Amino acid sequence: MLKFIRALIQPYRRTLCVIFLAMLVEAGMSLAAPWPLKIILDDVVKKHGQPTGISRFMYDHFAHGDPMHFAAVIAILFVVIAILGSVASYIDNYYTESVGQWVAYDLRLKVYTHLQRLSLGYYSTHETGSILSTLTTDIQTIQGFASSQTLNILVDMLTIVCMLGLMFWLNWDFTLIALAVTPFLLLFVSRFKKSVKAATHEVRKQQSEIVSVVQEGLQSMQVVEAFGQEKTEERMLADVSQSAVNAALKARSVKSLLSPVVSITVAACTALVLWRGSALILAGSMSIGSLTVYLAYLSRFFKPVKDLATTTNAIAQVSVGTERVRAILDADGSIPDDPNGIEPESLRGEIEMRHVAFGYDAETKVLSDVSVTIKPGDFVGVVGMTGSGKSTLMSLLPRFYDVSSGELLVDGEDVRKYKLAWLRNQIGYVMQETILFRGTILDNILFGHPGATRDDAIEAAKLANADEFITRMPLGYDTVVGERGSTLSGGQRQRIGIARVMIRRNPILLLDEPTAALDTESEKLVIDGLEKLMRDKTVIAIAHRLSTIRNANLILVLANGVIAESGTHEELLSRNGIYAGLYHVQFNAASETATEISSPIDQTRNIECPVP
Ligand SMILES: Nc1ncnc2c1ncn2[C@@H]1O[C@H](COP(=O)(O)OP(=O)(O)OP(=O)(O)O)[C@@H](O)[C@H]1O
Repeated sequence: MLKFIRALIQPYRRTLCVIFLAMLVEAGMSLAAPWPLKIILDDVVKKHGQPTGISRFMYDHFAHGDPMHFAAVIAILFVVIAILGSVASYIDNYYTESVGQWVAYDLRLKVYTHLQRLSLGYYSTHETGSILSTLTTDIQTIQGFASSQTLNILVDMLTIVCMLGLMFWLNWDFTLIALAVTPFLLLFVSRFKKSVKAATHEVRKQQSEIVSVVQEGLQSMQVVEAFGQEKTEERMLADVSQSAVNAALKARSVKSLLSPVVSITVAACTALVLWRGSALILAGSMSIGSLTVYLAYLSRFFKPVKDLATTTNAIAQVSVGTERVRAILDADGSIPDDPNGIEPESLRGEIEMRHVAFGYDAETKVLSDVSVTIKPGDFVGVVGMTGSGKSTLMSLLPRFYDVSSGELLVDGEDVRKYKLAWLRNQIGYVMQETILFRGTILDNILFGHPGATRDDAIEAAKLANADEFITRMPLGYDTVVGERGSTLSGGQRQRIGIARVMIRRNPILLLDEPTAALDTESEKLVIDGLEKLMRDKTVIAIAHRLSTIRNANLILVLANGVIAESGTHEELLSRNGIYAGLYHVQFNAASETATEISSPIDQTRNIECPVP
């Protein structure tokens, strides 16, 4: 963990040096603080012998042998010590906060960048809520620790060593008695460390569960309300909250024991020192001033020990936070990106699959042996039962996942030979539902090609049949859409989605049933937009409604992980196989529906592939 934190604070080592120096001054001033009192008590008030050492020097040179002058000098010294300590403390706090903030900034970006590189498979097995919680709470915990605690521990150690030296110098056998209890205290602190860490782990786990439940609930509010499941959601939150409270209370019973145990030990030591000290003063072998310094040091000596006890808690929290952050950073699911990957000027759009196999896990293959060649400019339809692997097949092209075996070639080169970002930039993707981001409609269209202009975006929107509804809005292209585009209809979102892809001018286009969720009226407008988008591109379109791919140059029928049939619509019908079966089921169902409701619409529309 320390190695990880050291790497994080490495870029700020200069500032850390300043903080460390400030901390040293602070520690020095805290060591010096009780001495003016001792000098006043022993050398001014009680005139306990003649001042010696540095005290003698000040007495002779600054006070000209006058006790009241000397008292004034010591009073000024007291203020100077306080000012130096305060200035050092200001510098320490000021820079500590800035280092902490920048460390958190770096870490947040590092984790987020890594998350973006991970293959989509990572997100199927990890909860978004837990990731969110790590990006916020865990990083915040590390932020506090990285900047202040690491140095604090160092300075605490240094202060302890210096104090011990001074205490032994004042009265060594007395010091031994007072500190006899320290090893037991340290043992106690370290024994508790393990249980505090385990308890903290559980608390963080439960806290991120809360984020997961709330996040999922808020995102699915419409479904929750539609099914009247508000109570179920509330109960789920109550359950995880209860577990979080239980875990926190369990951690509390461990944590709250530390501080009182240390305080009682300190009180016992102080009592011993008071009792023994009084005896030594009465016997004339110790001055009142020395006892005062002794008492002040004793409380200060145990403060770092006490700090170390509370730091145990902070260390437990930060090590749990670090483990969670590292679990993300060490996740090895990223799609490899060849640093010497090629980035040709343009792409013709030829796609070839050679014995491609793929499975989300090692046991189950979704695709077992797929081979096909798609010529540039071809329109290819992919059909098959639900779960047959159509979307999976498509997701291999932009390398959301890499093939398990076989080869996937684009323009004759293995997709892994291209630079990943470049490859993805060549591919336009229109999905069943377009996800929009919070921002203006213009921002959402430009998301497809951030370098494009407002005019480019308007032109794309016109081609996608989106311009007419956008310009009817009071703020037009500057209208702000809600989270995930919730303020627009499904058809409007799809048309913005098409404009977003249109603006990219990609040679390859992937359509994952973009009209599936639309009514007939919206569908017409979307299809019209899509037809313009598809011109001169290699298009692979998944279709449940077979009418949408009737004109495809090639239709692939996926079944049992292989291409069971392929050909044009007419060829496949005449073969009388799976495709013909699917077509007849849709056609007959549509005829029945059409007879029942006398619908004028395309008879094969709105009837989907049967679910097995
Ligand atoms: N992220 C994932 N992790 C694990 N398994 C997955 C994942 N996505 C899909 N699958 C599984 O892979 C198989 C193929 O899914 P895929 O979505 O490719 O089918 P599809 O033909 O597109 O289905 P549909 O027509 O219903 O959209 C299914 O059995 C599905 O459960």
